[in-house]
Amino acid sequence: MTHMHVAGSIHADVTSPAPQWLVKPTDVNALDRRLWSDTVDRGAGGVLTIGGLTAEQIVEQTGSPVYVIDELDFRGRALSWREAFAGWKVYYAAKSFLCATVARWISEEGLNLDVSSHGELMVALRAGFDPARLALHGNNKSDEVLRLALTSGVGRIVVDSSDEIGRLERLTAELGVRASVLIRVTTGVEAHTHTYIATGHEDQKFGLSITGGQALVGMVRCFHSPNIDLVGIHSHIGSQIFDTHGFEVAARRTLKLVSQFREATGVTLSELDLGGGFGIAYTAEDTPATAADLAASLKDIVAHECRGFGLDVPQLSVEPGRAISGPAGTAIYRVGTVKAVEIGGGHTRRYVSVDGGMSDNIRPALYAAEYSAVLANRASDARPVLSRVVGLHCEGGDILVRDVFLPGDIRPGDLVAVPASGAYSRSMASNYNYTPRPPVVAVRDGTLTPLIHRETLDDLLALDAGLSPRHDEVER
Ligand SMILES: Cc1ncc(COP(=O)(O)O)c(C=O)c1O
Ligand SMILES: N[C@@H](CCCC[NH3+])C(=O)O
Repeated sequence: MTHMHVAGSIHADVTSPAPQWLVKPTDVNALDRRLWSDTVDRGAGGVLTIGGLTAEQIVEQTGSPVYVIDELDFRGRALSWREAFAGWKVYYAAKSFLCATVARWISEEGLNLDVSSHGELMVALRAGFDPARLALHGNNKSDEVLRLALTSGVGRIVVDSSDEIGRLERLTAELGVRASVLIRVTTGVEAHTHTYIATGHEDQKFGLSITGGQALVGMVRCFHSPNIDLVGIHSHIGSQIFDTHGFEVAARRTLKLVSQFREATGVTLSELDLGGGFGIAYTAEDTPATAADLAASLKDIVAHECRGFGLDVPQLSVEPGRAISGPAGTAIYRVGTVKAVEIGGGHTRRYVSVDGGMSDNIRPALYAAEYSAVLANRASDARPVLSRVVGLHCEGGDILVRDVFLPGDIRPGDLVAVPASGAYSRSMASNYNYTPRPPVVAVRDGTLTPLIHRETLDDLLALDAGLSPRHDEVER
């Protein structure tokens, strides 16, 4: 275990080594356009603005921390995916970030929606999203969620196991309805991403294995089931992927399966869903492709593989989540403390503590995800100092931005903004340390619209049965 010594002064020369990829900026106030949503800029006095509102104006209305969605950016990305993938079905992956307003934006921009839990399905239905344009995912769907999907007319159910096929056979018979189904398969693809977010390889919980034979068995079973319409197969190889090679292998293996199914049954399946996982830029190190480039590559890949198997190109779909919601979101935090810490070898590291942390963004702790940040409430003339932005939780790993150059004069009361925060941060938030989860707001043309309210301490205390007993609760 390493011991850290707190240096006496926050002005101590901070010399901790920067990782190789992180270049010391010549202008610490500069915004790397690739990381920020479209309307982000620096206004008078260098204040960061989003959607025509300054960071201070936003925080005055919402408090901090707050997640800010740039509505025009979000809608623009959704539309660019729909247009780039014209002829395909584009499902926005709700798990990356969902609320009723976002479901309506997605609907208005003409995309479909992928939901993967009872809660996400409820939000979509309550928001008035057309059920026929919904896909339901999940490796352990309850009878309750399957019933809701079957009775509300959800367009497709992506089946994940043979148990689920049995459950669907029972429920469709019981309810007197039919189920339109895709089978999720594992393709054996080793996606080049963090192990926890790779899902195509064999040893994980999702889908039915192609190489193990379960996929074909499940497909044939669905085919013979009286109330199940098997329309296609689904593969999702993982997340935050930059290289199309994994999709190429997945397309080849899934289309081979389609041709084997054709041999077994004489029927050609009409749909292939290649899932999501398209990477975004969290830091200057990340170089994502545009939706248009991805669409062109994936179209070529599928056409080539179809030719190889003598298949017509099926109806194709993709499920981008992060690529739409991620870059549209910015997290804003208030700085509480700044300290320089001796880290050995004559180095010190500057720790900037803010009023959020791993409870609102678990990704750095969970996947060692890298982020970036800037001082948001003013510009600074001070020199760039390598800093670590950390949260307020009781964990050494409560890091939000591991390495970033921030102005040397950053101080308590300043605001820090973290770009590319729209996906899998607020949606994966927890109440660790009894911390209420931050609100989410949309900004557009100088107007702020609440999307998700700030959770309050009262909300949390109301769940504590020792403080707020519920009269209908059964005593055990
Ligand atoms: C089945 C499925 N589709 C789509 C997605 C969306 O992934 P991303 O947000 O990385 O595009 C996920 C999450 O990884 C997923 O599990
Ligand atoms: N939640 C993950 C990705 C997995 C998404 C669900 N399949 C992330 O933040 O990158």
